[in-house]
Amino acid sequence: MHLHGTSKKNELGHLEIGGVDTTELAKQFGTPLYVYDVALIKERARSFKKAFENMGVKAQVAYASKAFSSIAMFQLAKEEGLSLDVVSGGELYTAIKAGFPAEKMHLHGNNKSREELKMALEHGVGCIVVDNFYEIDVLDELYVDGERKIPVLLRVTPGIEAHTHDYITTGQEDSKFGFGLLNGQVERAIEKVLASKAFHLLGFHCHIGSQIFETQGFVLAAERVFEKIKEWKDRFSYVPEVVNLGGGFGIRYTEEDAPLPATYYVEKIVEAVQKQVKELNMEMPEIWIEPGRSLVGDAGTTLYSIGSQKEVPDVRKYVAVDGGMTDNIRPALYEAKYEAALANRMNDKEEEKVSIAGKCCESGDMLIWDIALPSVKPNDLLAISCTGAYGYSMANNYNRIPRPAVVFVEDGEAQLVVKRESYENIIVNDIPLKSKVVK
Ligand SMILES: Cc1ncc(COP(=O)(O)O)c(C=O)c1O
Ligand SMILES: N[C@@H](CCCC[NH3+])C(=O)O
Repeated sequence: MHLHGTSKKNELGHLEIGGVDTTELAKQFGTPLYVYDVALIKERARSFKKAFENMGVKAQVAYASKAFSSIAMFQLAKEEGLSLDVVSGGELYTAIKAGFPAEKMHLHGNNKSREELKMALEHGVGCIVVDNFYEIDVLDELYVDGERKIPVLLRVTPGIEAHTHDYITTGQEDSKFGFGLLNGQVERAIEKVLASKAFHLLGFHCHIGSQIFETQGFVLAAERVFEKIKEWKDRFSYVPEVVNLGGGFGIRYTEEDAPLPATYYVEKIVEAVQKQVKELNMEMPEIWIEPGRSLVGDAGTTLYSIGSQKEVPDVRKYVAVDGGMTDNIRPALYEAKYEAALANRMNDKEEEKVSIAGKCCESGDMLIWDIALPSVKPNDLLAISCTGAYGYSMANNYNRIPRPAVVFVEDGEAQLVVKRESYENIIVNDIPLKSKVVK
């Protein structure tokens, strides 16, 4: 297993993260347990911010909180001077409760409800990333004359779809998100927004995908958007103050992944925008980005206790852990690959190939296929690395399995930031049948 951030093997042959022995964490907080390396999150956040500073460009680095949101995470994001991309009333509520400044929040979503939009306006969020015509109408209705105009970005789909290891350009913009850049929709949206007294059109947003390793997709997206900005400058006498190029920067899950440093993505994006701006003879807009995975992904490790094993002769050996698709749905959903190690026996030689199964009643509940590990025994502690993004945030209660706890570790100290769910939590919203029905 590749050791990310402060992860290392200590003198006892145990995995240590943030100066804390993971076997101690398992004893204290139980398993499964999400462990976050706070120093690594800070390092990632600072490298994105620094990259913009080095380029002398006004920017906002907005943490895409869908990757992992909790009050503690939002406090950390605030401390690091990040902005925040929230995508639902729930994320917005959590951020407000964490004391995150609303003016640094950007509300996303392809189907924001009237209530969510109202909530965002009441709190004074920094920007609403408008996704469709319906939303323009609802915001127009919600706007109260004389109040601060609603700061908006229009989300555009530039006809670029980026996938894990490659990107393809599509003539057809087949996406549920945003206004089509090439089919006249954005122009209609700009007209509507500029004609209304409700809006302050800050600029445009696009997001081309997730877990992207190349910079060409971002450059191409910037070029596509600026080709249009050139047209709009003449047609609407409008130039954007902000261009948001989204998130999607890839991380290393396994040796198959070759991520680029944050600085590299930022440089290429800024250079592409600067080139366009020069050609258009316009002022440099603020550049906003929205990294999620690349801020928290490799900072997260999940600890599991090993339980049962099953040998299928001449086929494979299944080793089951006390979690699974309930705390990490990514292997089942995307065939995502992970690395793992025995956290309590880091010095032991790899002796067998096993497959790591979850405990759900579902054959697809597998975390890792065919991984080499030392001979595995019940109660060994398995660490799966790089589970910091879209692990806890996509966790669920399938089979009524309680969600794990989350701890932050830094400088030899561990802090519980999300409690483990209890069975009581599991039934908290259940309402028993009335006695008339059950005798
Ligand atoms: C609009 C938007 N911004 C940002 C992100 C964050 O992406 P990632 O976690 O890959 O950086 C996403 C998710 O893909 C997204 O949909
Ligand atoms: N949830 C996905 C990525 C979606 C990103 C949000 N638009 C993942 O785990 O990789």
